[in-house]
Amino acid sequence: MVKLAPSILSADFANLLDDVKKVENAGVEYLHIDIMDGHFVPNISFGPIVMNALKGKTKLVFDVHLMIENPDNYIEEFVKAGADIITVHVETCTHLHRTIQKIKSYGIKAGVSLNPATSVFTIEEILPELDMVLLMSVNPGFGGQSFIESTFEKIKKVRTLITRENLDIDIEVDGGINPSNVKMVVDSGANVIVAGSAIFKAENINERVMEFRKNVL
Ligand SMILES: O=C(CO)[C@H](O)[C@H](O)COP(=O)(O)O
Ligand SMILES: [Fe+2]
Repeated sequence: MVKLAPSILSADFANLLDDVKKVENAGVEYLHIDIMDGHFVPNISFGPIVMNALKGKTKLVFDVHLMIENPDNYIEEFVKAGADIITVHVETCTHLHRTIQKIKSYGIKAGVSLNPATSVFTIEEILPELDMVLLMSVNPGFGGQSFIESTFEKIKKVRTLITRENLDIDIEVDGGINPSNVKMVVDSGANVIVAGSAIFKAENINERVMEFRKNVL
């Protein structure tokens, strides 16, 4: 079963709850929450205050993508703000094993994300500890960028590693996904699909979500 994770980065922040309700009513599973610090990525998004505002108002799983330096310092705050899954970037963690244990100590799921230029072998040793691997299919920092084609091969590599070790780990792919390329992303081995602009910038959000579903089910 493929899960859809609309990224609120492309939502209408003046009417954020309305947009969240639209994707929830359209039947998506996750709400992808992009946290950017202006250091690890060249953009600043928002912090836990926005998550707190949504907490309790939706049943969607809060899938938090931390694009921040020193993520350990903020994990507890994002847990309190309602995070169900926290994903950190391998490029930001000197002691990745410790960071993953810290996330899991709160009883939530832990993921690791890789930039397009980061090798899948950087996570080979930590793989058995993970609930999710998030492969970036754009350079992180902005919504609305084009999908980097080499990601297809990378998804296959991660799926091979997971299968070889007989693990049960989600593969989430993030950046530039739309109804035209989603089937290839899923066929390559992904089972959680992030889409920001393709969903929230659509004229009819419900129809766009159905279009995604039609192409991957
Ligand atoms: O992490 C991200 C960017 O760093 C976003 O989740 C991603 O860009 C989604 O937006 P879009 O679907 O418009 O590419
Ligand atoms: Fe993201």
